[in-house]
Amino acid sequence: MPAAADRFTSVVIIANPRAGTTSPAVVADIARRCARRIPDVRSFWTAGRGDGVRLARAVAAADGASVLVIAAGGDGTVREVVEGLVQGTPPGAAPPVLAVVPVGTGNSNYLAQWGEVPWTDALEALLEPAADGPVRAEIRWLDLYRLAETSELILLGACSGLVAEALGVAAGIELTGRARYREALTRAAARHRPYAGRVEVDGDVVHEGPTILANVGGGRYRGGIARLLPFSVLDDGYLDVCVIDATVPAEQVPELITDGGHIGRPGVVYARGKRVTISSTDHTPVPFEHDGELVRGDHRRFTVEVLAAALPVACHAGRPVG
Ligand SMILES: Nc1ncnc2c1ncn2[C@@H]1O[C@H](COP(=O)(O)OP(=O)(O)OP(=O)(O)O)[C@@H](O)[C@H]1O
Repeated sequence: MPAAADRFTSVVIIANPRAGTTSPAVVADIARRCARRIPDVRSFWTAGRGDGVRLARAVAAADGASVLVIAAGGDGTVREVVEGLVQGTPPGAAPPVLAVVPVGTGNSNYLAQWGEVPWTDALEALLEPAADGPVRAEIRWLDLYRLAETSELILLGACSGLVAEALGVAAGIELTGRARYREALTRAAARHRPYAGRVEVDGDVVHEGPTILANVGGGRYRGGIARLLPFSVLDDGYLDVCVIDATVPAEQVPELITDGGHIGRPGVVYARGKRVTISSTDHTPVPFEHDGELVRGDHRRFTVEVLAAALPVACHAGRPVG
């Protein structure tokens, strides 16, 4: 891969001051590392929810593919920046390259792109590739997904049932980070009632009956811990989907999905396709989230479509991105 200075004329850092583990010192460190190779570095702090979309849209529209955009935050920040980059890129033009610095809480996007590599090593590998460096970077065109009913962009994935219910429970839990997500899943599982559901992949019904959850995406990790889609690859042009039906005891699901033990069990379906529909069969609304945000409204049907190779993203070279 060429050095970043040969590819980019500027760097824009979009940082969320509320993300779980960020600080002004971290953002100054990112800017300093970039400025050694690319002198034109601009940093912006998001002022509130949605501001990442606005900032990224403006950068994509003004600078196009010549700018490296660094999202410094957690998965919420990354989702906003991605949305803005896609919105701001004119049809037919190449979007800016995205790099993620994981200073949020779950950081599932960064985990998918780089695994456990420290972000400082990842950034150095991107800025100044060295044949003998500890890691190598490459730009991969990652798939994105769209929720047809609302036109919203999906980045990491979406889930009906238990995972969506856990988001509602999480608001009342004092813990932080991954521990909070784990506790929320456990509490939601204890009170869970399966819904009457159907899942179709490219028009074929792969599941119908009492349903605990149907997760589609997307990233292998959700909330930094749950590995619902352990085989998912983010640049293969396909959606993976995993359905857990009500023959699996709900209270076992949090542990099963944390270590991947649900795969291959009776009552679990794993499939792959380009268009996945998750619906209820008794006309009751389905609880549903994507990227950790609950979808409001009484929806009975959700259709997720793949947008293949939609965004260039800096990733760890030589390993599947997922
Ligand atoms: N200035 C701000 N004040 C308050 N909230 C903000 C501000 N800027 C961004 N946000 C919001 O903060 C939310 C949380 O950010 P983010 O998801 O990046 O961090 P996190 O929750 O710590 O990490 P993760 O999602 O990886 O667990 C986002 O939904 C974003 O819209």
